[in-house]
Amino acid sequence: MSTIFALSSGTLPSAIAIFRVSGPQSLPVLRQLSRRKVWTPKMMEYTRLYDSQHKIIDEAMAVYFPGPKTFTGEDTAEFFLHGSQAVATKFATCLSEFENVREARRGEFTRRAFHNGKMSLSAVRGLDRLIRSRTEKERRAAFGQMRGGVRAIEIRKKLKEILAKLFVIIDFGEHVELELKEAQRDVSEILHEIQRMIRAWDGAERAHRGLNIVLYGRPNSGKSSILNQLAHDDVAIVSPIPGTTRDSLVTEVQINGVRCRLTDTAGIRHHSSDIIEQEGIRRAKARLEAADIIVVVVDPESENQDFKSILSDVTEMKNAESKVIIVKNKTDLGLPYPDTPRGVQVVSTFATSSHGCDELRKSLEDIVEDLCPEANFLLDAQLLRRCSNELTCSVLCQDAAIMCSHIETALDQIGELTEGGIVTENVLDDIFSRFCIGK
Ligand SMILES: Nc1nc2c(ncn2[C@@H]2O[C@H](COP(=O)(O)OP(=O)(O)OP(=O)(O)O)[C@@H](O)[C@H]2O)c(=O)[nH]1
Repeated sequence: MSTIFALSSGTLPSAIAIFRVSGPQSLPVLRQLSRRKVWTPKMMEYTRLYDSQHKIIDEAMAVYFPGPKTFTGEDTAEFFLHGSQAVATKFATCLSEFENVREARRGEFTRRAFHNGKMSLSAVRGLDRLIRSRTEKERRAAFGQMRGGVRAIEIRKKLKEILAKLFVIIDFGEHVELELKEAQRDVSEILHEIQRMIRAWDGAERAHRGLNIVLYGRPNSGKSSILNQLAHDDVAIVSPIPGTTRDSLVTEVQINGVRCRLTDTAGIRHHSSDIIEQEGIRRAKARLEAADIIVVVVDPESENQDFKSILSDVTEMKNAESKVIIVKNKTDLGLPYPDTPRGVQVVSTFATSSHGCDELRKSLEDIVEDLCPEANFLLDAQLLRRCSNELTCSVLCQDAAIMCSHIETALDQIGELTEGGIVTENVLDDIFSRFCIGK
């Protein structure tokens, strides 16, 4: 097994450059470079580092961690050098000169941790997420995923207990019907938890990709003014000339720690003869398909008929899970609005003065929370869905033996979540290639 090394800290120059070395050569490398025989495990110590010509490379701090209680499970050494490009290049060259020591590939440290049973696949995926997290929500979701593996182990244990009880019922059951009901109740509890986890996973996926919020409405209703209020910036041009926004304009805001792409679309007129305007309208409609939240802006000057056809665009184009809010803008004019449909959330604003915009922001926060709920435990929804189907079948069936067989299949799925199951090298390549070098 070769020993690997990498610069594990960020871009240079920086205050400190951290090199991580993992593998059987870690201690010999540390001894040779420092010209020191004795290294107390886990003790960070000051040392000079020398190249093979006995010339000094740098003054540094270094530490040795003996395996298997390390991140990779192998002997590991870490070097904290001055963070200049020249120092890092020289040090990397010196490390490469050792026999059986080479530069690590992307994610290779984590890959070794996985192969040495230090991390479950779910934890690896969580770590991948954590490294790439940009918002608070993404960071928390990543930890949820790392913890998810642990929760799966607990669920597995519970299911095994139920299975054991069922075997007893099959062999020695006296009040079979009653005992079966009890087992079904226990399975239902687990099933509910799994279904909550599936929703949480879907939400975390949404949070990870970011949400699309689309402002939609007739020209001059105040879409650009509302976008500017939500973005706290003059992103879009606001003017009294209808049709000012001719193409979709996207800006990014964070709502509840979720990155949201806020899109201002061209004002919708259903009888436009202007080719550019028609194209703008076509693009605006297309935006509805990918929207997670659609904010329909209506003002008192909107005709009832126009408003109805805007709402029917939304119903026709939106996907089943997207949410809709109607914003009655220009409340300052004190004029009546077209009728709004029942059951849809309505917020009133006076967008040129920011009046009502806090309320709109609060409504958006609630929707974002609903679409991306906070989750303590996250696990891959695909396997959870299969597991949930099996458990649903087991709850519905009246025969203890058939119930057992569904629970056993569910246990297999949970096993894949906890132990990684049959994971091909291709799958691993795909996961670890997303990691940075040095992780
Ligand atoms: N009185 C009043 N005027 C508003 C309000 N919101 C926006 N306006 C004005 O309405 C006009 C149109 O506003 P925009 O925000 O450009 O409207 P839009 O829907 O983006 O317009 P298009 O680009 O044509 O689609 C501008 O003159 C704004 O100053 C409001 O709440 N009250």
